[in-house]
Amino acid sequence: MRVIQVENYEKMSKLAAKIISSQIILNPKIKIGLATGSTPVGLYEELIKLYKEKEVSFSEVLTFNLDEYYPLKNSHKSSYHVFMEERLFKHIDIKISNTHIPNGEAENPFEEALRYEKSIEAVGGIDLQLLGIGVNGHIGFNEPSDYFEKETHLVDLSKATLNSNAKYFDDRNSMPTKAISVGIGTIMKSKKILLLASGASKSEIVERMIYGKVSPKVPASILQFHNDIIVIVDNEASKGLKLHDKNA
Ligand SMILES: O=P(O)(O)OC[C@H]1O[C@](O)(CO)[C@@H](O)[C@@H]1O
Repeated sequence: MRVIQVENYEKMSKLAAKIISSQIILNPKIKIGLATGSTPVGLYEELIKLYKEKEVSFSEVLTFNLDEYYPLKNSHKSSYHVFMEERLFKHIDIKISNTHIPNGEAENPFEEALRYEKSIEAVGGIDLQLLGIGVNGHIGFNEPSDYFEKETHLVDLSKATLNSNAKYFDDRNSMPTKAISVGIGTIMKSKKILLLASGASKSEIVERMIYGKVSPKVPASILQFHNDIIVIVDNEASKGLKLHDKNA
């Protein structure tokens, strides 16, 4: 695991955009796993800038998002479909047919999870997986559990996640309590992983992810076993790591 510490959110976003765009330049048909939430917003803005400056083109890139709330209309303003369209896709030259997000309005979520998993398998898996991390250690929507879920599945969102993400919904009571998420096994099969963490609220979980015991109680801890992962943390999110260094 390579950990890069940068000063702030802006520097994290710029560095992540450089890494992703250089991977696209090396392999224009790259398959990228995308994340949502507040963490990658700045990165997507930087990628849009690089596209507008003609530094990178997304015309042949394939994307697979990690997750979507269930049940939720894809057109709902808090859906990850709308998030991706507004924050990235509509500003770049990606073909919408090359973008994939679990279908929050599928009739049968189990069939949808299977279909989504197969669509990732069909293209040979993910080359570069972008991740954020939840305050409870979730990656995608893989919540703390007694075991690691391998494939795309239906998740019961934890209280911690519902509390953190309630701000994205006008009415807490109408917020879905489930989601369809790519599994830990599928994430671990990605050839490269780039995880971003910013802000003081992430410092404790970042420390546990990097130095803690590998356990499904902290899903991100499994990333210690991935052989090609870069973690970019800003000063605030790396406070726990500094303490650890002093103790070492
Ligand atoms: O970036 P945030 O908003 O802190 O969310 C953390 C994680 O939780 C999710 O929103 C749930 O999948 C991820 O997309 C994100 O990486």
